[in-house]
Amino acid sequence: MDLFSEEKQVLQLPGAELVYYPNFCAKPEADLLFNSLKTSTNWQEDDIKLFGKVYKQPRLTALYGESNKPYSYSSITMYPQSFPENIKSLKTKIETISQEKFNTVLLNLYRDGNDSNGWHADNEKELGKHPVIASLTLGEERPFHFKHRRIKEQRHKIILEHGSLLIMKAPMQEHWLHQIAKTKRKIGERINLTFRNIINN
Ligand SMILES: O=C(O)CCC(=O)C(=O)O
Ligand SMILES: [Fe+2]
Repeated sequence: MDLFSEEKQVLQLPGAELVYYPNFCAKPEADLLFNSLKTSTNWQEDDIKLFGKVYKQPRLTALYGESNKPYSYSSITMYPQSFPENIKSLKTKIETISQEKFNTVLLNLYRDGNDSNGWHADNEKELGKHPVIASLTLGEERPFHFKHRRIKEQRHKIILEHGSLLIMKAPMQEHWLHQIAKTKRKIGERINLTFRNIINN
C-alpha cells in the first residue's frame, strides 16, 4: 500500500501526523549539501552505555545550536557548535515550509548498512511536551520504520529519499517509536539532519 498521496504527502495515524516532501531539495542542491556537510562537519564517534556496558554508537554525529547549552539523549551529552551558513539557510527554509521554529539540529552520518539508529522517540524533556521534528535526508536512501507503542498492528515504513524532508508532528513522539535498521545490503553513506526546538534554550 502506498502510504502517501502526491507531492506533499500527508499520513494521518492514531496519535501522529507525518508530512513528507520527497523533493524538498532538488538533486543538485542535495548533492552539494551532502558533499559539504560530509567534509566540513566535525563528526564525532560517541560511546553509549547499555546495561552497564560501553559500545561505540553505530553512526557518527554532530550538533549545531543557537545556544551553547549541552543536549543529552541516551547516555550521551553533546555540546553544540554554532550554525554554519548552509545549515542556517536550510533551517530557514524548513521553518517556512513547516511553520515551526527550530534552534538545534542533530546530524547523523550512517557510514554503511552496519550503521543504524535503534527504536526510540525524540522525547527528551528539553524538547517540551509536544515536540515537532523535521528530518532531512541526504545520500543513500534508507527505510524509516515507525511503530505505535501500544497498538501492535500500527507498524509502517517510509523510504527516505535523497533530498527529502519528513516532518513528524506532535504528539507522535509520545505514542510512537522510530528506527533506522541495519541492513546487509551493500549501500553508501547517508546524512540525516533532525531539526529540533529546545525549550528555554
Ligand atoms: O536518520 C534518521 O532518519 C532518523 C534519525 C533520528 O531518529 C534521530 O536522530 O533521532
Ligand atoms: Fe529520532
